[in-house]
Amino acid sequence: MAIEVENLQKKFADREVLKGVSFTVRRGSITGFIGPNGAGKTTTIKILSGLLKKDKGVVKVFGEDPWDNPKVMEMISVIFTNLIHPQENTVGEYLRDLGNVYGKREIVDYLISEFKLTSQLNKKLYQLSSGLAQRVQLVAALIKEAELIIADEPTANLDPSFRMEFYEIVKRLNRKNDVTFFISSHILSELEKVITDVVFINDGRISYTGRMNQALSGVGEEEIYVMVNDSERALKVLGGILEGPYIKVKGKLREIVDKLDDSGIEIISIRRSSLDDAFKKFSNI
Ligand SMILES: Nc1ncnc2c1ncn2[C@@H]1O[C@H](COP(=O)(O)OP(=O)(O)OP(=O)(O)O)[C@@H](O)[C@H]1O
Repeated sequence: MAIEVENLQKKFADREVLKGVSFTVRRGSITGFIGPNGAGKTTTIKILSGLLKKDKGVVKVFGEDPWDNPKVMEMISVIFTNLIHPQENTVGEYLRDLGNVYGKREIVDYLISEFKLTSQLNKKLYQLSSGLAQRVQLVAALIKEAELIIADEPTANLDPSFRMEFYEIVKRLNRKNDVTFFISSHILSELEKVITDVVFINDGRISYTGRMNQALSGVGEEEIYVMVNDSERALKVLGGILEGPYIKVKGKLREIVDKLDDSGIEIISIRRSSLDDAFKKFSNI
């Protein structure tokens, strides 16, 4: 396992924020960490990153507690929404220094151009907009070639094209280099395209943990989104409502496909209930 957490507890003053959190993250997985605002995601991630001390419980990252064994952090990169320590270094100095430390100079130049940072190299880190700072952190994490990347809302400040780029890189690193990811994000529509596993946290407790498919199949009567060659007729056959190019309808996938087939309506694309529905279920919304 890349991460093992057992009965993790944390209080701030008298406020219990983590109330006995238990979950694991498989090596080689891309695990989404999902929950409403204030559920305890950032607190958990800070403890996993050795930045915050737990009160009680067991926390293991590659078998070691990151608070007691900071050396384990050499195998890990952590990405937060904002740079934690604004620095006087320029973007170029910072990234090239990292490249030298990790012996990865070629990758540095490739990533700088991939993330379109070439024109930003002379800016100081503290001068960066939050979107740019996030891109620099991503590149820094990728230079380190960590075995595990823990990311707290890594795409929150990125525009859609860089968000897509980020998730493409996540998929590539996961498949080719076997990098494990533990990613919290509120942009579920993007997360659901890449994650293999999911951990839902709600009010300091884990409400679901398991494979992505199982999380989606447990949402009760499914919401199906179907795009067809004749929406008007399909609406008459299926009921449901039009949402953009899709018809959204509740029911069983097999029955919906059969009904459309019987009426000679061609299916262009069909998808099942999204992570949003699972989020609502596991957050008691
Ligand atoms: N240093 C702190 N001192 C006191 N309370 C804190 C501290 N850090 C976090 N909290 C509280 O702990 C709770 C959990 O916060 P946390 O940031 O872990 O949630 P989150 O799930 O990451 O939320 P979000 O999705 O909004 O980022 C919140 O109510 C927050 O106000």
